[in-house]
Amino acid sequence: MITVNSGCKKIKDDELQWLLQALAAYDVGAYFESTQDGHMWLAYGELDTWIKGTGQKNFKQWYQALSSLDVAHTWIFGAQQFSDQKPSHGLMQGRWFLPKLVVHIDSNQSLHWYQYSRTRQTFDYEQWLAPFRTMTASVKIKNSILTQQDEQDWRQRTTQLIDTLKQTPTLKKVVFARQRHLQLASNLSIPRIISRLKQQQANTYHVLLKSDHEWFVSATPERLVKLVNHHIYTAAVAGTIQRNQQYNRDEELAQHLMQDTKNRAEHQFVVQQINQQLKDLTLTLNVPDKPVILQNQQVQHLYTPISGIKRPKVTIFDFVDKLHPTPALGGMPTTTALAYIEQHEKYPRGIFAAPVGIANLQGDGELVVGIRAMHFDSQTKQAKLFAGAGILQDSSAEEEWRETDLKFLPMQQLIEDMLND
Ligand SMILES: C=C(O[C@@H]1C=C(C(=O)O)C=C[C@H]1O)C(=O)O
Repeated sequence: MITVNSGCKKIKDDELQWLLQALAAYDVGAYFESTQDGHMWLAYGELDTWIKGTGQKNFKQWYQALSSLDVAHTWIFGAQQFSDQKPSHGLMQGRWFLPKLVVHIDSNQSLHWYQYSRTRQTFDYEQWLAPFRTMTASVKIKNSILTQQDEQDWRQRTTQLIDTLKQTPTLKKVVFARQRHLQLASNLSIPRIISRLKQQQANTYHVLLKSDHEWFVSATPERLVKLVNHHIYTAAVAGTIQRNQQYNRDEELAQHLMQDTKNRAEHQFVVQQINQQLKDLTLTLNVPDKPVILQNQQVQHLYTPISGIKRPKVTIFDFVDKLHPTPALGGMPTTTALAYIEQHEKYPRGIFAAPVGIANLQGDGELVVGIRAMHFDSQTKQAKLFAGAGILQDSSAEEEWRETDLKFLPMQQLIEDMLND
């Protein structure tokens, strides 16, 4: 049995800041913001948790057991691992949790809170928030990046991959990733991360998952799937070029990307596969035949929004099973590309490039792809940044190195700007 207390109010001026301070105080929590529809979700504590490989039921069984309770207004938060081929640890292993408290701020700035418990408890939202209102922002400590480490041999491994693609006509595309490790002198702050993301990345999702000393942060532009009232929304995001606002060259670069055969081919793989895989789960599907440009702070992508009506009884996780990993994150064909990634990427991906987000117990929700992301360990003060690029046989290792450099920027800039806060 799960009981729910709930309430609704107008958000006060500084209330989001207090709510973020509260998030920093909890061992387990989450923040999920979709800037497109103006919704923010905050999750605190865990009433129930699913972690892979802990001898529990599999995820679907866990979700079904919760869903059978049929409690309205109940959301789970979390992420699944990119693939189960490589062992990851801690948060990077993936976890889903039913929080003790959820706060939802909608686009009208109305705040809805939902408190869950297994025993009937009374709950006073204002009383809960009070201690976090008086908390002063953490004392300023001059922070700095002590060391930065990149995978210097990545270009060489990418050249090898390009050779393999040339020699293996059946292998069409592999999304190849690398990491950058930054050692910081002192800690980051969760309220500042979210404030900065809002300032710097106006056009992306803002996601933070917290499990003890581990945080996963993402400013992803990429929706994997959103399900609401029988409608399904997904998108192909693949094909990348830089921006150049300084000299007003964004438009010219976007045109170049639109006309580039390599990028258009890479994009079309993704559209085709999504289209094919959604057939069984949908009644209607609308797939535009040409991409448009999606502009983020640092890069522009080819973007095809795809939408439709789902079949009855299909949940968001059925869509995840079909869609993940799309060729935008894995490659084509998927199994061979995944095996290549497993063998040739230096580190396991964990939840990088994997589904992360929020779902309710009726099967609706929104999951995004955890890219433009970092893992931060507040004990060791190490940040691991992730970036990958789709490699085809006519790719250039040098260009893909530069593309992945650009894809590090959202997290790199977030950190660098926070050092001066
Ligand atoms: C893998 C990443 O990005 C993916 C790869 C892209 C590409 O190769 O053009 C574009 C968007 C994402 O689907 C990343 O940002 O790390």
